[in-house]
Amino acid sequence: MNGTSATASASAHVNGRANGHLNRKANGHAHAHALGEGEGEGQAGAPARRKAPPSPPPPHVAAHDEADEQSSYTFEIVDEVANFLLSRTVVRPTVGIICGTGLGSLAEKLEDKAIFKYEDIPHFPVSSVEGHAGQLVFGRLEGVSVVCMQGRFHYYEGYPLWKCCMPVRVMKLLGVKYFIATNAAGGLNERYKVGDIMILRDHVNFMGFAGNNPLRGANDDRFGPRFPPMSKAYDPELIDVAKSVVKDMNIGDIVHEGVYTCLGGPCYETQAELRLLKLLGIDAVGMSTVHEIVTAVHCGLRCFAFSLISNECVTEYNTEAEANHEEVMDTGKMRAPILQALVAEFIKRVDG
Ligand SMILES: O=P(O)(O)O[C@@H]1C[C@H](O)[C@@H](CO)O1
Ligand SMILES: Nc1nc2[nH]cnc2c(=O)[nH]1
Repeated sequence: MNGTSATASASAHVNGRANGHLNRKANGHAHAHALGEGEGEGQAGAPARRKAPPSPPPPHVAAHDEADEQSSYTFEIVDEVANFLLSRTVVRPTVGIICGTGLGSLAEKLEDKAIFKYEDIPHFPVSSVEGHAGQLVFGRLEGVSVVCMQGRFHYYEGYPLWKCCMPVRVMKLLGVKYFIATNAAGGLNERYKVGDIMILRDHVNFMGFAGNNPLRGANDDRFGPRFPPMSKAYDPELIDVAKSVVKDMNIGDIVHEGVYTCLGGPCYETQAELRLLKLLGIDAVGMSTVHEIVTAVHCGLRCFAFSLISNECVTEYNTEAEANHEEVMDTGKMRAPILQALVAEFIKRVDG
């Protein structure tokens, strides 16, 4: 399963699909989105209605969900970000990791670290959530070159999904082959206990059901195809590697394989919502990962993900238990040593 070593130029890492015609802004191709209210010509000679320009969004928040705006993260911009990073570190990562809430300490284990605060990276969004340090850490883990996001971007922070996922494309252009997403999630499956680990076998893309997908908007074939399959989103071979590590670590009693879903957040779920999710076969619910995996699969990365079950999803009304972010972070800290060992050994077996 060895990956190939990275090369120095970001654009050398693309899928190799012949293209060059997809910079919509540059070549004047029509955008495929519908006109918004008040745009374009009015009916039957009536003057076009124009809306007053919206007030500017807060600095880190883009105007929402506009497929058109997605083109502000063109291939060239993502390439620029990757080259910015590659020119400032000698590490050529083959594994990219997103650390979930409370799981950022994994990055502290890296050797020969090069750390970039998100605010210092051109075009990068910034993290606003407690438990997400907001920096990109390059280094070596078990001799494997790795890049870790200590802090991810969530939809509930105000970012559209394509913006949340832009760092995944940066990883691709950095030369990453294997993508690992980790998250904290509420456990729906009754067999799961707080502190357990769920290897993602699959996901349900609820936000995608409604068309909210990071790939919405103009497709650039240099990243991946217009209609990517998702039937093997979680690489079966990588799942097997993880299971062999779990066996050798003798932690099979706390590790499960299951189905994750992402809801928009930031509120946790009502009991009725949780009962519905359970009925649909969801084992764990969170607020991330699904769109990152969609983006990673689209650009040809081999994906693996796990959830740390940070809280129990209580579906009864007569209970004092309520989900809260402190518990989520505390569970992460409590499980940090096992998770670090699991990831380190997994990486070694995948790309060591
Ligand atoms: O970033 P992840 O998905 O690990 O974080 C989860 C979802 C929310 O950000 C937070 C809620 O406590 O934990
Ligand atoms: N949606 C959701 N996200 C979480 N992240 C950590 N716990 C939870 C939870 O119970 N629900």
